Parts: sequence; C-alpha cells; structure tokens
Amino acid sequence: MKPVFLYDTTLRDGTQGEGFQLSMLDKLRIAERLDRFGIDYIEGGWPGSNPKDIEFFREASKLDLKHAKLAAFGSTRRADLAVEEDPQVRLLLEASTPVVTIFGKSWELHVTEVLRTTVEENQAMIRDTVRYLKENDREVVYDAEHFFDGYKDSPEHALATLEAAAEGGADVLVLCDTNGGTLPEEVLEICTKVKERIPGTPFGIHTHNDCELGVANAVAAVRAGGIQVQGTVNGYGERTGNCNLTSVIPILQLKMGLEVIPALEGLQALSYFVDDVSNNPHFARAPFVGRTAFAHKGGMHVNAVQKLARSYEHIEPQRVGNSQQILVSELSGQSNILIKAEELGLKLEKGSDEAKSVLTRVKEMENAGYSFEAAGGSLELLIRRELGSYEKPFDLKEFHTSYRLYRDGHQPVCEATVKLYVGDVGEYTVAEGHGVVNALDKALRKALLPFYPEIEEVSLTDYKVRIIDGHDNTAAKTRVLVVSSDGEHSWGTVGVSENIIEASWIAIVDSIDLFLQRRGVLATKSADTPSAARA
Ligand SMILES: CC(=O)SCCNC(=O)CCNC(=O)[C@H](O)C(C)(C)COP(=O)(O)OP(=O)(O)OC[C@H]1O[C@@H](n2cnc3c(N)ncnc32)[C@H](O)[C@@H]1OP(=O)(O)O
Ligand SMILES: CC(=O)C(=O)O
Repeated sequence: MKPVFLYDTTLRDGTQGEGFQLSMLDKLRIAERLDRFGIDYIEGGWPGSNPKDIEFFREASKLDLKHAKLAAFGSTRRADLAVEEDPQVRLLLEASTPVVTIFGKSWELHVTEVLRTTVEENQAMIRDTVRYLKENDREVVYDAEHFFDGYKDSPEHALATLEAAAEGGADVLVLCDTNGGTLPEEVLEICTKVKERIPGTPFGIHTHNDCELGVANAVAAVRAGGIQVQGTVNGYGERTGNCNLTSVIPILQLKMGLEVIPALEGLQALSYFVDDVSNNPHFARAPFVGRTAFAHKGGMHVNAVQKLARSYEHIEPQRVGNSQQILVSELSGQSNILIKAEELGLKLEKGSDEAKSVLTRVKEMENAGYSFEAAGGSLELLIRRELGSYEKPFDLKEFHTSYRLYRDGHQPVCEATVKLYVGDVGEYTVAEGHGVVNALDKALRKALLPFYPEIEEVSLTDYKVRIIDGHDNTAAKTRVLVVSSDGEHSWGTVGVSENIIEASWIAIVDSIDLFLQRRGVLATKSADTPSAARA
C-alpha cells in the first residue's frame, strides 16, 4: 500500500480561488492529466452546487482513468432533514463516483452560529450522512472543516465530531485547516492526539495557505502519521490558496523518501498545463517547478554550480522536470559569460581579454539601464563583437517617425522613414504602421528586404517597456525588451534610451542583426550587394 495517498482538489477547492475558472471541458482535460501523472484521488466538483459540476461527473464517467478514483464533494445533510430527503446528498449519489467526500462542522462556533443547530444534531448530521453513503457502497472521505480551530476551542467537541464520522464508517478523517492559521507544531501535536483517540480510522490533511504554511502543515500531518494529503496544483484555491501539490509532492518523495508518484519528472509539465488551461500566468518563483527555481545569477554561485551543481541546488532539477539556468547581469563573474558563450557555441577563454571585456561591458551597460537577463540576443551580439565574429549588416543614416491626428475624422497615421546603406547601396523607405514603433519596424524591413530576404521569417512576438528611474539628476530612461522568433527559435534583445522610439529602434535592430549573424548571410551579401541591379 502507498504510504501516503495524493488527493487533488484543484477542480473543486482550486476553483474557489479568484481568477481560477474552468469550463467543463477544462476540468475533463485536467482530470485526465492528473490521472496520467499518478494522482490517487481527483475531486471533480460539487454536484449540489451547479449544473456544470453535474455534467462534469456525467462526462467524467466516460473517461478511461487508469489510476485515479473520482470523488464528488458535498456537505452533510442539512439540520432537521432526513438524509434520504436531502437533495444535495441525492446529487452526490447521482454523480456515481466511487468516492464521495463530505465536509462537516468541527468547531462549535460554526455549529451554533452558522448552522444554528445543536451540537447533538450536528453529530447526527455527520454520522447519518457518512453511514448513508457507506450503505450506498461509496468510499467516504470525511473532511472535518475547521478541525484545528475547533480543537483549540474545545478538544472534546472537535474529537466527538470525528468519532461521529468514524461511527458512520468513514474511510478516512481529513483534518482541515480551513482558515489556514495553524502552525506546524500545532498540527503535529493535534494530529498525534487524533491518532491516539481514534486509532481505528486513518487520518488525512487538508490545509490552506493563509500563513504560507499550507505545505509545512501538510508535511507535519504526514510526520504524525497522516495517510492522505489534499491539495491543488500550483496552490490555487480560496483566498491565498491551498496546500500546493507541486511543492508537497516532491517534498514527500525526495525529502521524506515516500514513494507517492511514479514519474515525478512530469511535475513541471503538469504545473504549466494547469496554468495554461486556466489561462493563468506561470509563477516563475514557484519552488521546484518555477522557471527560476534553479536559475543562478550571482557570479560566485555560477562559478560553484559549474564545478558542482549541488553546491547551490537542493535537488537535481531534472527530477521534477526542471532545468538549471544561468543568468547574465551586473552580478556576473566571468563564469556566467563563459557558460552563456558555450551555450551559444562561441569560444571564450577564462581570463582572456575578450572575456574580461564582455564582462566589463555588461556591467557598464546594466549600469546604464540595460538588462541582459531576458535579452540573450543582445548578449550574443556583444560577445560576437568582442570575438571579432561580427559583421555589420548595414549603416543607418537616419530615421524619422511621425504621428498625425486629423480633425476631420480621418484615421490617425503613424509613419516612419528609414535611410540606410548596405555596403555602398543606399535605401530610403517609408512605411505606415499601427503605431510608430510598428511603422519603424516595417520601414526597416522594407529597406533591408532586397538585400536580406531571409528577414521575412522574423516576427516580433513580444514588446515590453519599462521606465527606469533617473538618478544623479539624469532623466528617466526607457528600457524596451523585444522578443523575436523565426518560427523555430526565439530570442530577446534590449534597447535603452531617454526616448522610447530610440530604445525600441535599438532593440529591433539588435533582433534583425542577430538573426543575420546567425544565418551567416552577411559575408556573401557584402560581396554580392544588388547595387548594379538597383542603381
Ligand atoms: C470549507 C469549504 O471549502 S466548504 C465548500 C464551500 N464551497 C462552496 O460554498 C461552493 C459551492 N456552494 C454553492 O454552490 C452554494 O453555497 C450551495 C448550492 C451549496 C448552497 O446554496 P444555498 O442553499 O443558497 O445556501 P447558502 O450558500 O446561502 O448557505 C449555505 C447553507 O448551507 C448550510 N451549511 C453550511 N455547512 C453545512 C454543512 N456542513 N452541512 C449542512 N449544511 C451546511 C448553512 O447553514 C447555510 O444554510 P442556512 O442559511 O439555512 O443556515
Ligand atoms: C473542506 C475544505 O475545503 C476546508 O475545510 O477547507
């Protein structure tokens, strides 16, 4: 038997988080993915809540799940209503899942002030509902809502509610830190007490992240003997979210030696998948699966990881499907530059004049507002220039942009002109665009296309602007980061200026320039300029 079962509630508790909505089809896709990844239980939703969840369970019954069991979620019967007559409980059975999870009240405050019923009736609601579901052949997970708050208020009351669930035949008692305010040492102590008092029924844990302790509290419960961990992918959930499965799973497996997932290297892909399906941005600093979880920037750290990765990495990134990254910035040493050069297939020697010069230039340019972290393309050009493997594709003479707004209702016009030379052939082009930067980009391409038709393949896929504060009485500057693609590779380039148009121009020119350097078309073109044909 598995030491700890993983129970995913992304499709139910995850959707209680702001900005996390899923269509029925989204839920089906995520359920299939969770199953493939090796999750043991998938809580699909609350059929008593909305038609989408009812439909989900209808459709989910057709899925060919290889491993996971589907769970329908709901509450205990309502006060003073026979369980067989409670429509919400009936919908739980109609969901036809092998597992049903119900939550009940553990905190006396909630019994008297929210349910507005008696302690005895609350226990009966729990016992009756669990028993009824067991009689209908369901595996029953009992979620003890507010268990830790309830226990701290009255241990006897909270334990009596668990005993009611155990008497009803619950398969597992899941202790919930619903408000997320409990500390790990309290979880450890209270879970230990529960185990002593109710040894015949295993317990699990469901935590929230209000004190950033969702994962730590789940780990504490496992240390106390918990056999089920509930959580959501990427920690989505109400308020600050739930216990993050993308953190707790590798902790259980890699730190505590508990085999919970057969192919852990699928973890990062699962994380990205759920972000993509829910249309949420990836959280770069997420432990284990974040884009920067194994990104090294400080020069000394880069030097060390190059010699021995584990000097600054707590696990091998590949074990969770992630990878090491080296960043170049003003905090770099030669090691950062050398690794980047090697990645680019360019040869730089440690201690060489070229390596020192690239490093100095990076530091000077970052001081002037550049940032190379996301601008590998501009860094590559810098290295190529230092190594002498750079050939200038054209000489700019001037550019000009204008924005014309008409008072007669005519659409505004954004226009740019570019005058440049390729070898000794001059080009003077004009173009209109959606904005002045777009017009400038078009005019530049128009001027270069006769010489370098390959640039048709390049498109700008992202354009980001950031204002950098001025200092020592200097004006504020604009940093423009452009991401380009040729359909196969993408690269980032950066420009900085007090003028946004000039900053954009620098970034765009670097982008095209790098593409041409990489294609190696410059040497042939300089000997083969179409001057005669174009004269
Ligand atoms: C800790 C958790 O995450 S629990 C899950 C919370 N998730 C959700 O609430 C999302 C889904 N919820 C819903 O769609 C709706 O709230 C529904 C359909 C369940 C209920 O809607 P309504 O019937 O209109 O009731 P409403 O939401 O206003 O109030 C909840 C009712 O459930 C009762 N209730 C709360 N907990 C329980 C429980 N464990 N057992 C039985 N009844 C309960 C409350 O007392 C209240 O009834 P009352 O106003 O008569 O006292
Ligand atoms: C059951 C549940 O989601 C909670 O108590 O947080």
